[in-house]
Amino acid sequence: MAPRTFKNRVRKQSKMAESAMGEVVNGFPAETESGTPMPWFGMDIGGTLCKLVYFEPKNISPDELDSEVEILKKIRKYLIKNSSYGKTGHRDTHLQMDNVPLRGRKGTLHFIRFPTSEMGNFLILARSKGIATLVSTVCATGGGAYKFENDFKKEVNMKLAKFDEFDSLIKGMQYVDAHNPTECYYWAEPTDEKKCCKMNYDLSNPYPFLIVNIGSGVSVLAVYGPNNYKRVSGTSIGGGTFLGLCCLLTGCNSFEEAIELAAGGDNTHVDKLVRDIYGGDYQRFGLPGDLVASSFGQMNSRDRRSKVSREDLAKATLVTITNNIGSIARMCALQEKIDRVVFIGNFLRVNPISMKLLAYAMDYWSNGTMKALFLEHEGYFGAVGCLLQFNEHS
Ligand SMILES: Nc1ncnc2c1ncn2[C@@H]1O[C@H](COP(=O)(O)OP(=O)(O)OP(=O)(O)O)[C@@H](O)[C@H]1O
Ligand SMILES: CC(C)(CO)[C@@H](O)C(=O)NCCC(=O)O
Repeated sequence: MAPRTFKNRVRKQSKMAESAMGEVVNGFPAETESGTPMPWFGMDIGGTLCKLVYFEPKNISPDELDSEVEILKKIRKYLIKNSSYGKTGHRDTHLQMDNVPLRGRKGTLHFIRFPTSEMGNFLILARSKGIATLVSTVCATGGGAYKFENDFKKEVNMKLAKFDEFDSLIKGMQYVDAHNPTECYYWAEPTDEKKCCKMNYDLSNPYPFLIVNIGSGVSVLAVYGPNNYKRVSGTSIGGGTFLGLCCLLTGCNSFEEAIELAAGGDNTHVDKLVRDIYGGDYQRFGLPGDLVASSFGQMNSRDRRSKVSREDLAKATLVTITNNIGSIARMCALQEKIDRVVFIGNFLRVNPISMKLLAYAMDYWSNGTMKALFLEHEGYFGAVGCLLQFNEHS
């Protein structure tokens, strides 16, 4: 007989919980070889941010409550009661999705993020909550699912069920869009500050479309059907580049600060425009005078450098990175003969400047033939998608 240790008791409880509730009835995934599954978590561990999606089942019956492992109960309470965790963990309460179905249950999806650089502290916190005693498995995607696999095993006795980041991204997008009628939108009149507004877009018949995922780096995927896509391109000049350069140039210390600075700046003090070169438009090739001809092109002048503000530098950095991504997106869309481009990734978080720029650039340079689309849960699709795939994997 197994010794009566705490670990064995928890194991036994979780076994009892499973057999009492049954896989089909409650939708908990089957127990894996490694022990208890952490049933409702999906984690996307990226180069900058770790995204954690938690599904809270509705109407937990008294029997289920009784048989739920004490530690899981505590974790659930901790996550739901708080909207910030330590100094750097945040729950995006405005993105919460209520009454959505998952594996035969209805419940609430919660969206949590923290910097990947805090992974060590996250593991210490998870350990302090008793996770290591569960011998559990969690669904994970993103590069960190590979990079941190051994740390999860060593620090919290947790096995990672790994899923590909782009499979997860696409599955997550399809699921979230299907369950949130206002998920997809575009920017109408993106250059007119007064008239500009978000408009709902029906993405129920999406194929083919292009995904431009702007994370630390940028990946471009062409999606032809629910299980048919390819990664057509990518660039290392992405969200990480914006934040890195902005910190270097302005001394700012966070993404939020960088965006706030950019919102108060003027990139034309930093960039060289077509009119700085031509004195007006370059009519023959349709280049308007206010188009950026050379990003940061004024900064070779000592005099100009002495006059620019941190805000101007932040704005110029944002515009440079965004326009470059827009240009790559347009070329990919042209090459793949696709006219709808969905921009996602946390670079677009609290960042209407970039969204409007992308909306305008896609429309202008394609003569109105291409459309830039955006999704409310911009950075969370990988985490949702890997949570959805758990059954298939186990
Ligand atoms: N609070 C934040 N802290 C840091 N970066 C943020 C924050 N909010 C938005 N960002 C932006 O989002 C980017 C990261 O986006 P995202 O989480 O989609 O990518 P990732 O998964 O970390 O990267 P990759 O997919 O390349 O591994 C950052 O580079 C930054 O530009
Ligand atoms: C490495 C990944 C896929 C990690 O998500 C992403 O950061 C990326 O697509 N970077 C750009 C790599 C490239 O130059 O294609």
